[in-house]
Parts: sequence; structure tokens; C-alpha cells
Amino acid sequence: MIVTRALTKRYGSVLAVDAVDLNVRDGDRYGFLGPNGSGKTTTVRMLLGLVFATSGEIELLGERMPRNAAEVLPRIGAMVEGPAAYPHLSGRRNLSLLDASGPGGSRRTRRARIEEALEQVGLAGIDRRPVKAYSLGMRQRLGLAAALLRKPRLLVLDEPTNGLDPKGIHEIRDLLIELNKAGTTVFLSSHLLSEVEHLCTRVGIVDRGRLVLEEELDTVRGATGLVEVRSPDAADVASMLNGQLVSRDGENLLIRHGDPAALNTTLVAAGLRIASITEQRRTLEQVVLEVTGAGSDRVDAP
Ligand SMILES: Nc1ncnc2c1ncn2[C@@H]1O[C@H](COP(=O)(O)OP(=O)(O)OP(=O)(O)O)[C@@H](O)[C@H]1O
Repeated sequence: MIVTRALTKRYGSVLAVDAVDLNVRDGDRYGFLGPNGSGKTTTVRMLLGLVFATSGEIELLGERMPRNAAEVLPRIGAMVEGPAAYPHLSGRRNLSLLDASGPGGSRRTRRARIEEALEQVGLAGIDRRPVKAYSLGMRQRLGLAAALLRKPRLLVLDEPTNGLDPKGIHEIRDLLIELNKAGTTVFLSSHLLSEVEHLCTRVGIVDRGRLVLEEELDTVRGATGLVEVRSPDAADVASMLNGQLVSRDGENLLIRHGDPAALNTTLVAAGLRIASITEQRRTLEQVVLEVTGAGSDRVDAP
């Protein structure tokens, strides 16, 4: 759905995006993750033909960009930072102007389409209020409604939950999952680990303009080889598994073991009570820290 090859953008002496090879597949919920200033917005802008790449190639839906922008862009729903709208008009009116600029049938069909998009993002209830009176979160929702108008196969969203409160973030997340289940590929940029961790199936991590990892989230969050056990008989569990015990804090134990089911059977067979037993997986945060190296305070030898 999105393929880039050695995509590069230079602003004077700043290498904002450095030879990025993205591969977003049909059906992905892809999180493009990186700290502020790592090149996410610039990449998204290049994908959508809003800025020209210095070098490299882009394919969207199998078509070369920006060469085939006129053909490709109507099939994509996009939202980039700070979605634009006429401030003195209502959200509905803004959407209807946007809708009118594209093809799409009778007045009734258009109205139904706008209504559905407003409904999806939770803005259907506010009719007359002009966009200038919207909160940042409402503007984000309106931007998303605009992206959804044409029921795109691919959504490209730059920081879609920016400015939303936790409930709003949750609603947008549910909506994106629902759309994805119905067949829409979702590509979103974010600097929020938790957002990507909760929403995405695949992740691309960018650091100072370079793509340092692209992988399935399940693979990224691989098992650590440790099992977390909580037991009222923690002292007995600890002495039984002495060699494998990594740490103990009250009822909570961390045990070196590759198979939680087998460990559970062993403990229960020994008459020990197990309140919970879970395979420990790496967090996305750990992975990001690993792949982004020593971080911004690194001091290289001259
Ligand atoms: N128009 C521009 N002119 C000059 N430098 C720019 C321009 N746009 C971006 N940059 C620089 O390119 C680098 C990447 O910026 P970009 O906005 O793409 O990062 P980002 O990951 O989207 O960050 P954020 O999360 O803050 O939006 C930064 O160093 C930024 O200062």
C-alpha cells in the first residue's frame, strides 16, 4: 500500500529524512513512531505529495507518487498536522464544501456521506457551532471526518490523536480498529508509544531521519524468557525454583522459564497455589530504547 525506496529529504544542511525504506502492507495498522523532530511529518508530507523528496521513490496503492497524485490521492484519506478548515463555517458545512470538490452523486448521497463521517468521529451532535469555536480535539475529529468521506482503502494520518483527551483517544482508536477490520489500511505517525502499542499491528521506528526498525508488533514484543508468577505461597515457590528465581517481591516472583503452561503444571502438582502466571514480553519502550541507541545525549569520540 505504501512503499518507499531510499526516500530522502534535505532542508539545507538538515537531513530530515534519510534513505527511508517503508513497506506498509494491505491490512496493516502501521504505527510510524519516533520522537519529535525525527522526520515523521516530513515523511507523511512527501507521501502525500505536499513536499517534494530530495531523492528516492514513493509508491502509494501501487502507483508512483507524486507523478500519479491526481489518480491516487482521491483514493486515500489523509490528515496532516493541524487540519485546515474555514473557521467561520460549521464542521458540516466545511465537509460539504470539501465533498462538493469531488465527484459523488446526488445531493442526498452527499448529505448521507457527510452525516456518516460526522457520526463516525462523534461530531454529528454539534451542528451550528463554527469551527473557530471548536476545541483542538474537535478539529482533529473534523480532520478525520474529512479523511473518511470517501471511504478510502488507505488512511494516512499524522499524529491523529493530538489534542484529544483520554476518552477521545480511546474513541478514535476504536474507530480506526473498526475501519481496519472492515478493510482499510491505516498508517499513522505518532510520538506516543502507548498509542502505537494499543492500536498498531506493525511498527516502523524512525530516529533522526532514519528508519531503524520495521516489524510486526507481536514479533517486536517478543518473550523475554521470564515468567511473572503471583502466588500466596511465594516463599515455597521461590525455594522450589531456587535456581530459576530472578527476583521476588512479596507474592510476586520473576522466574526464568520458557514455558508458563509447563511451569504452572509443575507448581500446581507440588500443591502450590497460583493466583496468576504470565509470560513476560518486552515492552515497546524497551525496544525503542534499544534501537534508538544511546539517545540524544550520546557523546561520540572525536
Ligand atoms: N520546512 C522546513 N524547513 C527546514 N527544516 C525543516 C522543515 N520541516 C522540518 N524541518 C526539520 O526537519 C526535521 C524533521 O522534522 P519533522 O517535522 O518531519 O519531524 P517530526 O518527527 O514530524 O516531529 P514532530 O513530532 O515534532 O512533528 C527537524 O529537524 C525539523 O526542524
